[in-house]
Amino acid sequence: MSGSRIPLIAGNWKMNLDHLQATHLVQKLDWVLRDASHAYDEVEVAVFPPFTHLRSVETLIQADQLEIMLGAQDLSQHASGAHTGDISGPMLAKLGCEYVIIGHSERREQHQETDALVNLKVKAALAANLAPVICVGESLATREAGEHIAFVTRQVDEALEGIEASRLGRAVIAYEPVWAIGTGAVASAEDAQEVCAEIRQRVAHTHGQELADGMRILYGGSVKPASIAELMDKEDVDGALVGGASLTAEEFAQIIRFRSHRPA
Ligand SMILES: O=C(CO)COP(=O)(O)O
Repeated sequence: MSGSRIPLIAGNWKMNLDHLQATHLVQKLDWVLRDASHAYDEVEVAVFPPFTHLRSVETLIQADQLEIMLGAQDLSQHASGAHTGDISGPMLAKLGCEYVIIGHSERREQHQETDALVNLKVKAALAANLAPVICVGESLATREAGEHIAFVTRQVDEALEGIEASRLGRAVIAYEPVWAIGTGAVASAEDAQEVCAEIRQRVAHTHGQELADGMRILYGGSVKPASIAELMDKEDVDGALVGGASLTAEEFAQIIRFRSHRPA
């Protein structure tokens, strides 16, 4: 984490909770954070509920003036039309979403999403004024072959292909090694730093140093309260994309409050 970038702690709820549980979780998260006098301008908080809960969570955020940002877990590459079952960027923007996750490894694996599709979705997000949270990350086999840097930087290149730096000011990249997601096997802080630094260098090379210096690069994969402080100590890790641990208010709040529980 560098002083010039505001850390982002983002909770990807994946396909969990019903809409009542979702509103309850957001309320509870706000209570816990308020109790701890959390400064939202020092650490930004975002939640990514399933599509069906976005409206309920957004109403709660509006009504209670919560400083929690809202995002969706995916979007269509199209703005509208005959695409049964899909959800467009303009629909998400209208619901108050600021962010949208693109290219999560679960979508790449379970829905055969390619780098070319990820690129189209990034363009669709930007066209709808949503900040893309672009996920990249290698499999265990790729890491064991020592090819993780080449693999991840190629994913970044393809996601950002043909997009001007001036449009990417709010874009976020999340480094989520596939072998660390949902496995309990969090990457070491050194491994996370290595790849996040390489991603930043790559963005500097393709889109300029200014964009790269301001861009937030998150780590994701089995982040827990016990691992967050060490990760956040690293220069190029600007936050976390949290799955399982974002489903309980107390645990997620502890991750958000990483500054208060640094190991001695
Ligand atoms: O995929 C993730 C966030 O997008 C990480 O999930 P876990 O934190 O459950 O490993």
